Amino acid sequence: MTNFSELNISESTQRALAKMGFEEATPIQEGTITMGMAGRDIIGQAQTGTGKTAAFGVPIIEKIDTRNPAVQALVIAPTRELAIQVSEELSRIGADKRSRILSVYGGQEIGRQIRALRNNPQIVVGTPGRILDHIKRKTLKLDGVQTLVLDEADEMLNMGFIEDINTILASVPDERQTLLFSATMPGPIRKIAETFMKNPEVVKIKSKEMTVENIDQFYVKAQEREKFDILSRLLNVQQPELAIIFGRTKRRVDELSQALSIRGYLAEGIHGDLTQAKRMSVLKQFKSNKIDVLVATDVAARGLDISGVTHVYNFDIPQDPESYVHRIGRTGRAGKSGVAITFVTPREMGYLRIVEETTKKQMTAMRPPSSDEALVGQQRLAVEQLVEIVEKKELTDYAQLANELLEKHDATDLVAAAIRSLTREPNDMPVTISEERPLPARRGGQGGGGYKGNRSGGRSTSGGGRGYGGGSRRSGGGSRDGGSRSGSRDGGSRGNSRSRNTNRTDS
Ligand SMILES: Nc1ncnc2c1ncn2[C@@H]1O[C@H](COP(=O)(O)OP(=O)(O)OP(=O)(O)O)[C@@H](O)[C@H]1O
Ligand SMILES: [Mg+2]
Repeated sequence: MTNFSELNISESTQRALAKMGFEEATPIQEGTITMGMAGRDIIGQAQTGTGKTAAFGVPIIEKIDTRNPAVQALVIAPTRELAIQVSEELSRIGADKRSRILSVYGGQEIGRQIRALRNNPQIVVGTPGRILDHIKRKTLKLDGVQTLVLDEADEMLNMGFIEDINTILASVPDERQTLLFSATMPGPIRKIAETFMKNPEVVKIKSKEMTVENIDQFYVKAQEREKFDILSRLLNVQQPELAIIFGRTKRRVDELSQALSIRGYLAEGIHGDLTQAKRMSVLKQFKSNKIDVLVATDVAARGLDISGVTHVYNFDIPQDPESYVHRIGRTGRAGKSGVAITFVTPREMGYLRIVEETTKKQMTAMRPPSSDEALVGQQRLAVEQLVEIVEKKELTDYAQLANELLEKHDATDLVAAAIRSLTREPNDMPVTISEERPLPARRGGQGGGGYKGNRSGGRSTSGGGRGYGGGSRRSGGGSRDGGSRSGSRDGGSRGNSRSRNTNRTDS
C-alpha cells in the first residue's frame, strides 16, 4: 500500500484526503494518479468499491487552475444519482482548493442549471443527455476542457450512448486527456473506447476474480412463484442492516416494494419512472436508515456508493454478467464484507453459469430457509430487542405495572408474551407479484450460447443497444428514462435501443 504523500500530490489535496479518512491509496489509485496528473489517457479497471472515483478525482483536482474561469474538466456518468455522488466526492477532494464544481442532470430544472453555469464552474459532472442539452443551448462551453472522464464507460458506450458521447467529444478540444473507468470493460467496448483516446495506458488491477473477495455469493434455485416467500424468509433469518433487492422490470420493483411494505418491512422502490425528487428522497431515506430495504432496477447498480449495505438480493437473475458484477458490488465496498444472493429459476440456470464463468467465481448453492427457521430468526431478533431495552435501564415508569402483572400472571408467560409481541410472525397478508417470464432458455457451459458474442462492438457502434440476441431484453414498455429526459431528445434515432433498456436511466 502506498501513502498518498508518495504520489506527488499537493498538500491541500492530501489534507482533504486525510479528512475523508483515506489513509493509503487503493491499488487503482496507486496505479493511475501519477499518470493521470501527467496528462496521460487511461483506461482504468478495478473491482467495485475500490476507489475509482478518487483515482480520476485526484488528478482532476490537482490539474485545475483556480484562476482560470473556463470549464477545465468534464465528467460524464450514466445516471443522475451517480453524477451527484461523483460531484460530491470531487467537492470533498477539492475542499481546500476551492475549485468550483457543478453537476447537471435531467429531472432538475434547466433554468437553475443555466444560472449555475454562468458562475463559471471549473469542473462539470453530468449525464450525457443533459450535457448535450446544454451544449446545444450554448449554455455549456467546453473549449477549455483539458480532461474528460467517462465513469462507467462500458455502460455508456454499451447502452446506446455512443452517439451522445461522440457529439460531446466533438465539442471538446482534441488535445484533451481522456480517462475511462469501470469495474467491467468487455473487450469490444474497450476497442471502441480506444478509438477516441490517444495511446491509452490500460491499468487493470489484477485479481483472481472479477467480484471482490469479501462478498459471499450464493444462489437459490426456486420456481418463480416461490421466490417472494423465500425472500421474506431470508430477510427474517438474515436480518440485513441495509439490503438492496434488484428486480428485472419497473413493474417488478413496484410490486415487490409494495408487497414487502404490506408484510411489514421498511421498503421503498426506485426506478427510472419515478420523478427525480422521489428518487432522491428514497435514496436519502435509505442512506439515513429510515428504510432498510431498497428495491431497485439496475438504476441503482452502477457506481452508487451507499455505506452499510450488507446484503444484495437478485430477485431476478440479471441478464448479463456485467450487470451482476455491478449489482452485487453495492455491498462489500471499501474492504467491508457483504452477502449476495441470486434467485434463479431452473430454466435460467444457464445464465447463472455464464455469470460464474465471467466473474471466475462460483456461487454457493443455498437451501432456502423453512418457515420455522424464519420464525426462529425473528424470535431471536425480538429477544435481542427486549434485552437491549432491559439493559438501557430506563424502565422505572413501567415498574409498577410490571409488578401488578406479576401478581396475577406467571413470569414466564409474561416474558413469552413480550417476546411474541415483538416478533414478526409469518404474515399471510395477501400480496401480488406478477410472474415474470424467465429469461429465454440458454445453455450454460463453454461459449454461453453466444452471450459474449452477442455483445459485440459491431452492434454497439451500429446504434447502440446492449447487443442481446434478438432484442430479447424485456422492457415492459416505455423508454429507459421513463419520460424524464428533457424535450424531444427521447425520440429520434435512438428510440430502438432505448426501448430495450427500460430499466436504465440517463439524463
Ligand atoms: N484510499 C481510500 N481509503 C479509504 N477509503 C476509500 C479510498 N478510496 C476510496 N474510498 C472509499 O471507498 C468507497 C468506494 O469508492 P468508489 O465509489 O470510488 O468505488 P468505485 O471503484 O468507483 O466502485 P464502483 O465500481 O462501484 O463504481 C467510497 O466510499 C470511498 O469514499
Ligand atoms: Mg465508481
